[in-house]
Amino acid sequence: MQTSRPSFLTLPPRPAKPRATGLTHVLDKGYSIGRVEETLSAYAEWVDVWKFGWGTAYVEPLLAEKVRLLRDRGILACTGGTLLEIAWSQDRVDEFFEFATWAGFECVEVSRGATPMPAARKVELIERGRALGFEVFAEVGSKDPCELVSADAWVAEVRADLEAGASWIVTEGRESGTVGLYDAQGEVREQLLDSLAAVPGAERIIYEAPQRAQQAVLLRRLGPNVNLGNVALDDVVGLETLRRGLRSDTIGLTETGLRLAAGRGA
Ligand SMILES: C=C(OP(=O)(O)O)C(=O)O
Ligand SMILES: O=S([O-])[O-]
Repeated sequence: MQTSRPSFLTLPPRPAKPRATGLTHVLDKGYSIGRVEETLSAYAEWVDVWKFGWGTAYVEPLLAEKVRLLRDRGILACTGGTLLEIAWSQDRVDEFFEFATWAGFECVEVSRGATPMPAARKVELIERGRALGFEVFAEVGSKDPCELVSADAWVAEVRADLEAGASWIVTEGRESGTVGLYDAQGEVREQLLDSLAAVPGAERIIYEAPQRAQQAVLLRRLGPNVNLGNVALDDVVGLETLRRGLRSDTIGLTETGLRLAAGRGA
């Protein structure tokens, strides 16, 4: 006789998909469709958004198939912000949106961290994406490690992007976790995090956090259902255990977080 799987621990609750909180956003750096299919057949429940990093969508041979696979698994497929920035810099924005429609993307990322795009152009691109029926992920912060945007400027841009119709804000961290919300050592810019977490609409923020220590800091500070982005495919299960307090970095995590010793939990 089959019995149901025993569960015997008291752990922080995790909402089921489709979630409005506790999103896990994966950064695709060029995973083959076979690998994606195999991984998602087991772990799709823990992945909400899938970003084709920077310009990888442009060169992916099986793009439309991969996007369809993600849709079938209940995962939102999103373009990388850099791709639209390059299209904008070459005056090919219409062509970008035609490409995104052709591939079946439901979401586009709009950013200005890789090119000198003025904030007003970014707002126009957010409105444009919305008008075309895309869900817009607006990224805030620069990819340039020398450009330390002030907390006030970040907050102003978050507000403007939400007003323009962005569904989600993505805070810059890149694949490396050494820019944007982080210093060159990967440590969280604490004052910036405090300012962001206090913005009206902060529940719409997805914090790019590619390093485990960064994920742990954000979970301890903001709770198990903070939205985390730029997660590597290999880290999806590990992140789920961090969210539930099943790894030493977050043992004892409650719904409102945990203020452990300030260490990075590395
Ligand atoms: C994640 C990156 O870029 P994008 O936000 O454009 O995907 C990156 O360059 O590390
Ligand atoms: O592309 S990066 O940030 O390593």
